[in-house]
Amino acid sequence: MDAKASLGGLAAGLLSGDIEVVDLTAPLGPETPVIYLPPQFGKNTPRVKVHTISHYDQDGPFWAWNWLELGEHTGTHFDAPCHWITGKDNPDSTTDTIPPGRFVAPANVIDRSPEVRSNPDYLLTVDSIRQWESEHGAIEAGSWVLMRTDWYKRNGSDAEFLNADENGPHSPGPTADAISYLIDKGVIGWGVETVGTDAGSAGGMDPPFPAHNLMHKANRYGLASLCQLDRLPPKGAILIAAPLKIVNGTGSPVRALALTFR
Ligand SMILES: O=C(O)C(=O)c1ccccc1S
Ligand SMILES: [Mn+2]
Repeated sequence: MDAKASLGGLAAGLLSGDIEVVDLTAPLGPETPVIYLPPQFGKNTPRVKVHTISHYDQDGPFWAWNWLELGEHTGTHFDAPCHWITGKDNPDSTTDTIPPGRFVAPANVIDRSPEVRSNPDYLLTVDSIRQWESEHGAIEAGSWVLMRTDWYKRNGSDAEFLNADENGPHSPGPTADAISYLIDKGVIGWGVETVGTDAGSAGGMDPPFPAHNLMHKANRYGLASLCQLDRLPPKGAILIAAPLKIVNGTGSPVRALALTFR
């Protein structure tokens, strides 16, 4: 089918409702959980603050508007390659220079929610990805790989979402080898439902934080705090995730959406 016919089919499917638009985005506001790094690692990102300019009042009789204090890496957000030191010298590595064609792509959804339910420190391995491919088909170059964990159901509570104790955060993610495998497959990026693209134990991996270190070194992207991956098929959905065009931006909150079939 040529591109014009494909777009016509997409338009028809959207109008008929046969193609569903799924919101993969968490609510963004002062209650949004943000990552907490141990003080020895460095500074932390502030929480969202909303400041009223006017609300149909003496400061603006007919209009309402606010200004925000908002970290780039807050809520459902996009990680650009320059976010990590290993990616900083890549071409087109900032939110304002990444080619727009990278923001719309097929999505592979690997469901490990049963494993995560019984082990919050679950790590996705190369063998597990290969097993998934044997069931659902090969991961194509130019596609996203999203790890379904149902972790988004925790994001009404900081404590539950960050899930940290005296030993640090306990949340799922990929092994370094799994990220290397996906890079070699040519993926656009790696997306998760947890607060960051790495597992809670990633600080002790080799290299530390491999989903950041290796994926951004390879000039690929990350998506964190995604929601409702449980509404997507293993293959067949199209992900739309465009960061704000922040000049020299290292990332940005996004309204992540998926086009899928009923
Ligand atoms: O990119 C993020 O939001 C994230 O997860 C992160 C940010 C800064 C430092 C470490 C991490 S692990
Ligand atoms: Mn981030």
